[in-house]
Amino acid sequence: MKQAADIRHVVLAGSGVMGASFAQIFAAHGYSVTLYDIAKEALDKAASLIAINQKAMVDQGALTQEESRDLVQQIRYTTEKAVFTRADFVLEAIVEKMAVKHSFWPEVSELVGEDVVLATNTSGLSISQIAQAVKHPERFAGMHWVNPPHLIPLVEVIAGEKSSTDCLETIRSLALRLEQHPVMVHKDPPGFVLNRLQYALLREACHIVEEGYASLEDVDSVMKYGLGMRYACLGPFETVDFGGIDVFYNVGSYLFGQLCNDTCVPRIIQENFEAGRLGVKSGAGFHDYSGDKAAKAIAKRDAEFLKLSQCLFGKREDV
Ligand SMILES: NC(=O)c1ccc[n+]([C@@H]2O[C@H](COP(=O)([O-])OP(=O)(O)OC[C@H]3O[C@@H](n4cnc5c(N)ncnc54)[C@H](O)[C@@H]3O)[C@@H](O)[C@H]2O)c1
Ligand SMILES: O=C(O)[C@@H](O)[C@@H](O)[C@H](O)[C@@H](O)CO
Repeated sequence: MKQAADIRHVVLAGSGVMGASFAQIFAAHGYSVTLYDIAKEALDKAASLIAINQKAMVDQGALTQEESRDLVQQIRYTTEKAVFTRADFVLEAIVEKMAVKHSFWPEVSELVGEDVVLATNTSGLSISQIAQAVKHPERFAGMHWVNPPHLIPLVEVIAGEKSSTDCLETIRSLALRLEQHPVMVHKDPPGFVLNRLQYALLREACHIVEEGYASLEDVDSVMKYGLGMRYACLGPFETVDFGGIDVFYNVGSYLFGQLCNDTCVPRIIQENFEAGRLGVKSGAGFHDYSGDKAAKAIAKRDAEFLKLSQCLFGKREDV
């Protein structure tokens, strides 16, 4: 099975929000990169998203104009599946539907070399279940990044029931070569670790707004100026240690039973979804992204993430 040191040409399947970002990360670290998608227009959209991201990085001084130009020139785009025959590693970031992933993997895992490690960026679908469609499933695992991956370094390396230790080590080692922070997830429950934590919090955030306890904007502020700031430096267990386990025990004794325990998608998310308000990608979501607001919002987010990343983790020489 290929090790991280053997990987040169990476094929990224799915040129959407995540694929476009992955292309920049791998290219910035010297890999030959091909973005594959079924839709030519998706590839074109990825190229313009990459341009926005790269302009933000140059404006922030993270890259020179020349470095950015060289990086962008390393990224190729194709709708041809033959590209998989030349892959040393495949990272899939196609649409989050099990049926689509099950239709994608049989052909691709047949096209690639038998020693090529294969990874999926699924947000929370069962790795073991996706692996049922993969030839040689021992070389398949989860490699779950956080959006935007060119700025947020966490990567979950998730073991499916058949993932071999060599496969997991190749993915972990590759994440380190890409200056990411891999964490090993030993089983593949829905949502793994990051999304179980993120969605537990999102459920409560929606509940707070739906019950009228606080506005959507102020709930966002509670995270940005309170919990988010603290969690940028301390994890939940470190936080409890600093606050006092006795204090958290006493608060928990009356609060845990009061938290939202709904099992359906929160109403305010469902309403936006059904109205086609998908967020930045559609020009509107919980906030307005019409006109040039989307590009401005991405640039503002990237600038803030970059400053925070440089402050917390030191200057990143490249993305
Ligand atoms: N967006 C996020 O915040 C985020 C973060 C982490 C993980 N993920 C996961 O990454 C994956 C992609 O998410 P995204 O936000 O980039 O989605 P997206 O909708 O932006 O992009 C998906 C891309 O896949 C392409 N595609 C669909 N079916 C395909 C197929 N059969 N073959 C090749 N390409 C195909 C689409 O044309 C589209 O360009 C999902 O599994 C998602 O859960 C998303
Ligand atoms: O938040 C992220 O970037 C990831 O955890 C994603 O996996 C996200 O949570 C998904 O729900 C898609 O946005």
